[in-house]
Amino acid sequence: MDGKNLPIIALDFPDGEKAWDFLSRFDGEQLYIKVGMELYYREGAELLKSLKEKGHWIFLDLKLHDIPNTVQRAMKVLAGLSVDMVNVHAAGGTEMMKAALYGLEEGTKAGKTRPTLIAVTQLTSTSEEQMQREQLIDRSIDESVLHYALLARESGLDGVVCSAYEASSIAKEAGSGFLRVTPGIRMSESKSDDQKRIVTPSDAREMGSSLIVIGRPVTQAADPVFSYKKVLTEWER
Ligand SMILES: O=C(O)c1cc(=O)[nH]c(=O)n1[C@@H]1O[C@H](COP(=O)(O)O)[C@@H](O)[C@H]1O
Repeated sequence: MDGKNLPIIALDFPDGEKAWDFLSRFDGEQLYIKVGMELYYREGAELLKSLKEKGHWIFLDLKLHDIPNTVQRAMKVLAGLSVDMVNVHAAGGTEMMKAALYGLEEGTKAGKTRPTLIAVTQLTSTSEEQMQREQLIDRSIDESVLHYALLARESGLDGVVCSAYEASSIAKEAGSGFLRVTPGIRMSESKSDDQKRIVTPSDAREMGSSLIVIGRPVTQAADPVFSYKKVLTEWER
């Protein structure tokens, strides 16, 4: 399997020591890793550099959401961190998403590949009822996610973060090359935690997700390597 199609492990740990302790169990295997706010705010760019030196692929998940100028300038900086994928919130709007892409292109050095840029639509921890009540969106969650996906597509982004429930309609409307990155992955026996729209790895594949992101069912497992291999086998099958 191409490294860029591997299940993405959300490395949600409070510090580098715990993150490296987890990774040491994988015996030099190259992984696709998501570094989120918790770990990045603690360890910064040095950690990303070390992960790259070990040959891992990196999704830097900072979910930028600010005025276009700020996002553009921040993306220009992130482009210099040698990561493979970054993200923004689609709720920031098309002007912000275009600015993000522009900043990322500006910051990508000649001869280097621009990191993939995706937009979060509705968080997988959001239910339809909560979205309607708190965001005052009087539509189904599928419609809201698809709408954000089409805005992201129009802004030139490479894909979106969505649950598997919306993946096939996005592929149909935005094209199969437009990425559908799906967190909220659970094995049938694991608890859902704070996630609302969850599926198993094989369901995600059958429902049209292009990539999956999984955290706690692997990172908190008694045997993380065994749990990861189970996810990998289900995803690849
Ligand atoms: O952008 C993300 O990665 C993300 C978007 C989303 O809608 N839902 C979501 O869970 N995530 C991230 O995916 C990971 C899921 O972790 P687990 O719920 O532990 O599997 C977390 O690091 C979240 O920050």
